[in-house]
Amino acid sequence: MPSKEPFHARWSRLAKDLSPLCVGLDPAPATLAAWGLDETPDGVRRFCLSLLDACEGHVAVVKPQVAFFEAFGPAGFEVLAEVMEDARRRGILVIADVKRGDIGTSTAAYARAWLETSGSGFRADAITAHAYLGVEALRPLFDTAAANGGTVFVVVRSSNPEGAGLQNADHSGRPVADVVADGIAKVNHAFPGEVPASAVMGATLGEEAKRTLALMPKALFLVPGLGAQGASLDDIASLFGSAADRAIPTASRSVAHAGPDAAALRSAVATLAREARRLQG
Ligand SMILES: O=c1ccn([C@@H]2O[C@H](COP(=O)(O)O)[C@@H](O)[C@H]2O)c(=O)[nH]1
Repeated sequence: MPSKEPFHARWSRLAKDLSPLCVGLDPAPATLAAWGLDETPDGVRRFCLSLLDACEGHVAVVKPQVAFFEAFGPAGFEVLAEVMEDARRRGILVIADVKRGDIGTSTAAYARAWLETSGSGFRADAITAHAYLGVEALRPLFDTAAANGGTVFVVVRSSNPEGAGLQNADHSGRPVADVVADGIAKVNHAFPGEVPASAVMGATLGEEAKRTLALMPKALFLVPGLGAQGASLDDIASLFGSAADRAIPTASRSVAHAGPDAAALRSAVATLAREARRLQG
């Protein structure tokens, strides 16, 4: 059963004791093939359990990309539940990268499915979400996160080049991304001592992202784009500045490339985890 201690407190402790690094579990067809695994639910299971072996004792958190499990239908979701349970048993936090978001009534069902720690759902420690229907439409996710020691990483500025056009679009003289960031800050302001609303901020972003970051004084930042998308830990340190201790750098393909040899994989995870510790100051 996941702990109800707030996610930010659990992650901060693990980030200091081990590393802030998040390893992405992305069992993409090309990666499974490179590992000599079948493109089946069992191939996905083997891939993820090998990565978890490599991560244990080195990283704070893993991030299964739900799309690669969902691709197999119900059997994929069974593997996802098993992998999440295995991570929990090893003391590794789980961010389910599921990017949900809808009107409030539907969002409430997503909250039950992903963030409630009792019940029949997936019981993630944290999830990702989209705010295109409005930050306030995500309210059931924030409330459920707060009640269950979770957090919701809302996409504010993504790491992919296609995101900037929409995220920089003008909204009453300000970029849409900054309006979403304001919404996140407002949610957190109403929860003293807790951080139910967090942000996805890509590692690949330019200077304009610094202003957006400054709008979210309490939020944690999930930071994809490290490695395969071209960003480095130096880029993250310089982009986040004094907020680097709230950055959760996440890498998927660049870590998986070190496998499937168990020793090589564990060594790659250990090295990146050690390097990422400097973000903690
Ligand atoms: O802005 C975003 C949001 C999410 N992602 C996801 O993160 C990983 C990145 O994988 P890499 O192999 O380390 O590039 C993947 O699951 C994406 O769907 C993102 O890249 N950017």
